[in-house]
Amino acid sequence: MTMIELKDIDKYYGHGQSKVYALKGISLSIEEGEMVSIVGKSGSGKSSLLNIIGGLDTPDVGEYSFKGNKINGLNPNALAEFRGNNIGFIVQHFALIDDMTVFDNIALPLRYNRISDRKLKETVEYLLDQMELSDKANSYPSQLSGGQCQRVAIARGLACNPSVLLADEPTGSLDEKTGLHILKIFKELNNKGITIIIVTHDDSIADSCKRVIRLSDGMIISD
Ligand SMILES: Nc1ncnc2c1ncn2[C@@H]1O[C@H](COP(=O)(O)OP(=O)(O)OP(=O)(O)O)[C@@H](O)[C@H]1O
Repeated sequence: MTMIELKDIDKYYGHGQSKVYALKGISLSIEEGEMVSIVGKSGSGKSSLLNIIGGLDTPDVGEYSFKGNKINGLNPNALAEFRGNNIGFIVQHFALIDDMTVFDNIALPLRYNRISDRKLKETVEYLLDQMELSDKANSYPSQLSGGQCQRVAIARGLACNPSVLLADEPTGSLDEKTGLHILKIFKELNNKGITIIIVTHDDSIADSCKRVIRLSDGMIISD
């Protein structure tokens, strides 16, 4: 089933003489269960593309459909609902909240959804176990290694049971060995059926994705 379909997407910043195209004429479709990497030089449009797919930003031109439903044109509330129901984000440098415990960082998206305390505890404990972090539940991010922080960020991205996981440079701040461990986690999640899209500079990540989309100057140069 086609999950993500982009047709002739443009995204630009500024107006008139200072208009900068981040994306130009992007068309692509991603099927349910794919693991895809997006690569390209700095400034080629990778984050802009990921933000549109995740509903954090909207295209200026073109159409975006998710599982056959049109996403461009949704109002901010509907867009937030789309994200909450479908998308898990793992952003650069983890973006954990320093004065919250590991447990509370992972629970954050669940608290927004106002689920019961019992279900919340059950879900967070399951994710802690899955990411081998059960003994760190009450630790703070400053007490963890980079790889552990990234596993907390992945657990938080998975908290609302998304069908798509979007990761922006997930191994960018990790050493090689830790990066490979994170890659292994992504592969396992993908084997369980989650669609994964990873923006990366890391060749070992790109090489292990069946599909690599390469951007240059806001355009797809190979797919
Ligand atoms: N908020 C913004 N305002 C103005 N220009 C922007 C903005 N965000 C991105 N751009 C421009 O759009 C282009 C694409 O940026 P984008 O962040 O998508 O690239 P990227 O491939 O993710 O880069 P990097 O690898 O450095 O993160 C760049 O020329 C950038 O300067």
